[in-house]
Amino acid sequence: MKMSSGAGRGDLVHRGAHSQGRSVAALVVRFITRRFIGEYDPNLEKVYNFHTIMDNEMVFFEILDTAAQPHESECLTLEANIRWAEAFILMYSVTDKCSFDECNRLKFLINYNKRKRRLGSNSSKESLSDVPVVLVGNKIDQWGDRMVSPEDGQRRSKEIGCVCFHEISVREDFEQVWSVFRDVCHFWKVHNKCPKLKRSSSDSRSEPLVSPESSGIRSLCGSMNGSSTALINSRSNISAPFSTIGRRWTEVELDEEDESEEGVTERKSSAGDSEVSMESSLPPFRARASTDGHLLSRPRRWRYPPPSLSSQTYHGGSSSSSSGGSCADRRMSISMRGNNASY
Ligand SMILES: Nc1nc2c(ncn2[C@@H]2O[C@H](COP(=O)(O)OP(=O)(O)OP(=O)(O)O)[C@@H](O)[C@H]2O)c(=O)[nH]1
Repeated sequence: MKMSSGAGRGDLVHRGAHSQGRSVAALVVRFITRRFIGEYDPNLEKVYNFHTIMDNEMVFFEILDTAAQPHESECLTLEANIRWAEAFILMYSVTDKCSFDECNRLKFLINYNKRKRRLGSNSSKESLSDVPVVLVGNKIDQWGDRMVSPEDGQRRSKEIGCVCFHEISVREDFEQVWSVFRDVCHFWKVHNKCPKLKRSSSDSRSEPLVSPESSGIRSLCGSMNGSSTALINSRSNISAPFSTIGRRWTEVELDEEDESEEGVTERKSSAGDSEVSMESSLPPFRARASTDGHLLSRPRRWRYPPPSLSSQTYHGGSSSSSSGGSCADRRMSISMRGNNASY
């Protein structure tokens, strides 16, 4: 998801890992139309453009709901989508422990790709992972099947450095869905108003201009093949003692993994992007992201190779644009005029 306002621009990415049921799509459609629609085509990628009034300000949302990707292109596409976004919603199902654990890996990927951009733009380490990431546990209406407690969700939110945590039911409660997007918008604004956390100029220069009188959010909803994990959505239940539906916890970001720059050779290309040399013998990037709350040790020289390139040199910028181009062919843009603007 991406956002923009009079104060600047921001992106929010919703990524679903291993999605089949399109809970992410249900979340986005619920937010835009107020209606809950349960089933979606898992192979259809959509871009939702939507604007509404939040906290007395017009906000524009651009939400990308990505389709399931073939395994070999999954990681590359995901990284391109992460680079596109400026804010994220990680959604899991409280009835699915695997989806909950998957959020660790996705947050790691967000950190990695966002930090890489800042290194490429000569930013300081303080701007590491400065994009807002909101953790959301969904399906709390399925109270009998809950596998992840609210306390676990809150703890995980702190551990992986999310700005806040929600438990919601997309199916049962529109207000909870709204609250998630409102917080994303809020933290995106905070991020863009804080000089220390502001995006680098190189990050925003490729973004389209937005009216200074308005604010907008772009969100990207995606999925990855595998178990049913969603950055935006997953099954949840809430048991009777936990009357915490819609409860929100806000936390400051924890320190991110201090990934050393040692061993990574970067140099500016003519387009301003960095080139990263890599060693093909090193383990793939995803293998380092565990799902148990810990990050595995990082090889000193590594960069995930584009599967289509045999060269030992990867141009980050061109890789991103090429993968984005393939995605664009499959995207369908849906424009909806704020029919819930009266909220
Ligand atoms: N009971 C309940 N079901 C929901 C809710 N939100 C979505 N669903 C349903 O959950 C199903 C999707 O299941 P999931 O396995 O979570 O979907 P997913 O594979 O994570 O989907 P992605 O978003 O693409 O990752 C769909 O049939 C939705 O209608 C909710 O809040 N409560």
